[in-house]
Amino acid sequence: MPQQPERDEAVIRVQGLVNRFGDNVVHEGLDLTLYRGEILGVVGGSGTGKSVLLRSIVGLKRPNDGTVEVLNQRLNELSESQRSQVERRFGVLFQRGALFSSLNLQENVALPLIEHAKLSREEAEYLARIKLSLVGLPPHAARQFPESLSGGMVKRAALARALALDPDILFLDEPTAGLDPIGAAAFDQLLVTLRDAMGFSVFLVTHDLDTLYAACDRVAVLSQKRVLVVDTLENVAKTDDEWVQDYFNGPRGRAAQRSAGPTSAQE
Ligand SMILES: Nc1ncnc2c1ncn2[C@@H]1O[C@H](COP(=O)(O)OP(=O)(O)OP(=O)(O)O)[C@@H](O)[C@H]1O
Repeated sequence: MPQQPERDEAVIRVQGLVNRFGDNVVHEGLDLTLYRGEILGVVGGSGTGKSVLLRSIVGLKRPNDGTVEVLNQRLNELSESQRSQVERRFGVLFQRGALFSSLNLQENVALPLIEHAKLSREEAEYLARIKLSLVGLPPHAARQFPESLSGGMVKRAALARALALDPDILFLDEPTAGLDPIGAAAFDQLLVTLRDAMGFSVFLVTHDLDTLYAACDRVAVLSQKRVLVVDTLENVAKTDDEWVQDYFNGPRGRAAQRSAGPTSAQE
């Protein structure tokens, strides 16, 4: 199981967040904090607003009300150039955030380095090869194109691209969706290893119970337009709520607890 990080410094602080699409109120006074160095899993039923929350934090959706403070700055109070300075410190891996199919892996990973860090192509591709090896891809993968790779290798390459600019905060939306259980478990392990080595913080939207057990320090449950509970997995699983009980203590939840071993919640 992952280590508990220090809880002294907030890297994201969401307060009183309101998001609406017409009459559809998705968030109404949502509060959530991500601390430096932690991996926070965000779960909830379908349509509870996990992706909208992620998009509000990274600046892709302007909230209707409330504040989003990232790395001590309120994003909606910044000028365009100040915002892009903050956004450079994010790494984002969307569920369908495919790589560019016309570029090989090293070109894909080099792209943010050329665009944002103003490196030459040669320097950027050199650093890209280092990032690709960091996520466990063999050297020859650098010149391969996404279509020739397995789903697990593509996810690793997308992670390498998200890590290209050495982000402070990594945002992941369903990173293990579509992977087989072995590939998903390897991805979870890789995430923890890289977090331990590089010290970034992770905001991770997932449905994958195994990921929660293997990688997350805390879990936030979205329900009724808010964060219903945010705590360690062990405490969240004890929450008196129908969805939480079905999810964590139903058959799939129990299987995930068993495969996580004796240090997991409920043991
Ligand atoms: N661009 C949009 N325009 C209108 N409604 C939207 C938009 N994006 C999201 N919504 C609505 O906001 C609500 C929350 O969507 P969101 O995708 O955040 O849910 P989720 O918790 O991530 O769901 P899932 O687990 O199914 O991916 C849904 O009712 C959705 O229809």
